[in-house]
Amino acid sequence: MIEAVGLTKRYGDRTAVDDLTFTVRPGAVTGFLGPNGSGKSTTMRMILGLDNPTAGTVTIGGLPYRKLPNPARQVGALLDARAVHGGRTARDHLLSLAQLSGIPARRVDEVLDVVGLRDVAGRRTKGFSLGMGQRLGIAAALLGDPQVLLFDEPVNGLDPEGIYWVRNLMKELAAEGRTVFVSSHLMSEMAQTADHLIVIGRGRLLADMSVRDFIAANSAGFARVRTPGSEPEQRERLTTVLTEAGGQVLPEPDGALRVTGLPLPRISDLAHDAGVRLWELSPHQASLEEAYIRLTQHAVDHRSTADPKAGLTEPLPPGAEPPLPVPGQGQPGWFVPPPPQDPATAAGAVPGPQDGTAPSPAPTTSEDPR
Ligand SMILES: Nc1ncnc2c1ncn2[C@@H]1O[C@H](COP(=O)(O)OP(=O)(O)OP(=O)(O)O)[C@@H](O)[C@H]1O
Repeated sequence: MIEAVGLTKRYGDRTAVDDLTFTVRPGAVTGFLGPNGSGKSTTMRMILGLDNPTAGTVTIGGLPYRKLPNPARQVGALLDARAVHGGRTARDHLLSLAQLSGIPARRVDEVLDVVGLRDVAGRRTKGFSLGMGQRLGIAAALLGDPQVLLFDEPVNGLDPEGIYWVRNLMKELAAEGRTVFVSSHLMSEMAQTADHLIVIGRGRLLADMSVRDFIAANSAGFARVRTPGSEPEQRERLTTVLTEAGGQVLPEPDGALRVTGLPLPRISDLAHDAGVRLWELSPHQASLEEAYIRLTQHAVDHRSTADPKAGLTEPLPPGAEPPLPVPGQGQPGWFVPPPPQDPATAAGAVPGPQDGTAPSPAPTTSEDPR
C-alpha cells in the first residue's frame, strides 16, 4: 500500500505537487492520470525516494522508501525506459541490477521470459526499439518480485500488441494481490486497465474514485434529433416543444439538435403531437475521455492555440449548460459533457482549483485487503 499525506513539491516558485493525499491499495490497478506537467512523475519520484517532498509524507507499507529494509524486493518501478547503459546486453543489464540487490541470477531469465525478451537477451540494448526498451524496463521492475509496482507511462511507444500485453500484465500483477500504480495522460488507456483512478491537475487532486464511479458520475447520455433540413420551421417548432417539456436543446453545427433531459420515446411523442417529422432520433453517450477532458480542462498547462477544443475553456453565459459531445465527431467547442447533476453520484470527485474551493481527499469505502 502506498500512502501520501499532504505531499507537496516546489521547485523555486513553481509548485509541481500540491498537498496531495491519497492511498494506493493492493489487489487493484490504480491509474494515475493528469495532463502533461501535472506532477505525476514528480509524485512517483517522491514515492521512490528520488526527490524529497517540500512538505508532507509518502510511505510504502508504512515506511518511507529510503527506510525500507530491502527496497528492490519490495518495490519495483519503471520510470524512464531509456535509463539503460546501451553498451550492455539486456541480460547483463538485469544481472547487474540483480547483483546490486542480492537477487539470484536465475530470476533474470524468469523476468526475460515474462516480458518476452529471452530471444534478444544477448543483444546490446542500444539497438533496442522503444517497445523493447519498455519491456526491459518492466523486466527490471519485476526483478525483485515486489509487492508494490510503479509504472510511469508504461505504454509509451508501444504498438497495439505491446499495449495489450502491458494492460494484461498490470491486471495479472494486481490479481496476484500486488499494489500496481500506473501513470498515464490517456484516459482511454486507463479506462481499460485500471480499477481505480487518481486524477491530478497542476499538482492538485481532482478525483479519487473507482473507474466504475467515474463512469457513472461522468458519462452523460443525450439524444440526437434531426428534422428535414429544408424545413427550418420544423426544427424551431421542435425546439420549442422540447424545451417547454423540460428538455435542454442545443443546435449542432450540422443542423441536428442535441437533447438532454427527455427520454427518446417522449421526444418522439412530442414531435408527433407537434406535427414535426423526424429524420433521426438516436441515443448517444459522452465518452469517458471527454469527461476526463472536462475534469482537467482548467488544469492544462500547454494547449495548442490551433486546438479546436480550446473553445471549451471559454466561460459559459450565466445559467447556460455546457453542450454535450457527439462521440467521434469533431465539433469545435463541443467536447465537454455537463458535470453530474446529483452530487451523491459524484462521490470521490474533489473540487478542483478551477472552482476556487480547497481540494480534500475523497472518502474511501473499501478496506485494505491485506
Ligand atoms: N527538476 C525539476 N526542476 C524544476 N521543475 C520541475 C522539475 N521536475 C519537474 N518540474 C516541473 O514540475 C511540473 C510537473 O512535472 P512532472 O514531470 O511531474 O509532470 P508529469 O505529470 O509527469 O508530466 P508528463 O505527463 O508530461 O510526464 C512541471 O511543470 C515540470 O516542469
